[in-house]
Amino acid sequence: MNLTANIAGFNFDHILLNAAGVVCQTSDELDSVLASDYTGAVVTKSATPSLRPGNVSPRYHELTNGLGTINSMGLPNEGFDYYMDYVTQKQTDKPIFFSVAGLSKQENLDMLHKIEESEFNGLVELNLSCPNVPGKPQTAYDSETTEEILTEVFSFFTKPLGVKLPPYFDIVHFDNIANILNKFPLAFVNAINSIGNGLVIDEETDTVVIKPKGGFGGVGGPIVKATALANVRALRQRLNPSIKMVGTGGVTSGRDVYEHVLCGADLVEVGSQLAIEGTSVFERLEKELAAILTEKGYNSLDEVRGQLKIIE
Ligand SMILES: O=C1NC(=O)NC(C(=O)O)N1
Repeated sequence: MNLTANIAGFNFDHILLNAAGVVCQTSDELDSVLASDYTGAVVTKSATPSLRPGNVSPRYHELTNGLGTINSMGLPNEGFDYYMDYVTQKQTDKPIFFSVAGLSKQENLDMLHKIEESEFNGLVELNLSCPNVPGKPQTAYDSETTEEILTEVFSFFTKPLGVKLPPYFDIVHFDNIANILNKFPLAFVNAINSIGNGLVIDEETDTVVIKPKGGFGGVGGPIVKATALANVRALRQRLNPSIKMVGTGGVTSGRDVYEHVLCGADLVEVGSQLAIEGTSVFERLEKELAAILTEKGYNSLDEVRGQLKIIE
């Protein structure tokens, strides 16, 4: 059975990997994702130029009803050089995604110049969608800024690069962002990041469950699946076929993976469920996915990808 994918000439023997931010801040965590027999790659925690402690705690919470998570981590990471060392020294035959999230256009350009001039030979994920840095917007909600950044990036950057997008909720917004992204030789687009600035209340104490930003944080998990699938589907329908799709959001079962592929995903990332279940989640998800393909008489994900049916 063919459960593989290809982006920018990189072969992925499995389509599952972590979502940036989950089990990927330290080299041990990154190693644990790579070590799984059921991951095709790993993505680093989004790097900022310098080490960052992130927001005050409590900053992460799993909803007691199992419907998802809320976080306001605030881009805690070991700093750009730590991840540059990891990705350039790591011996692995699995592709590595190097995620970067500068707090300004210049920070992003500086990090990307360093990657361009480095020995790194993986893929880069430019995170334009972190909702949790107080005072900072989710960049990809600003069309002009997004186009400006990508224009400057592609004036010098030649390695495979994709963008991590926030969820959009309006058909015209899907049209707008796709029109912008289609102007650039992107290797992939990753949809979605968490749904920004949700609010979860503790029913015992009538208090928010996370401290930063008065309790506002990015929402993930099952509760965001419908939005995640819509964004993967809408972008797949609009983006040039040369731009591959990474589907993220709401994956807790093989069926969820299957639905992301139906909507057009080439790779599928696991965030909240990986945080909750640990790296054994990848084996469970791939086996559940394989069982669905067998049940439906498919032998390859190529027969499924993008084949979502509509009601005529
Ligand atoms: O892009 C991000 N998305 C999130 O949901 N959280 C993290 C963070 O806060 O670091 N970053």
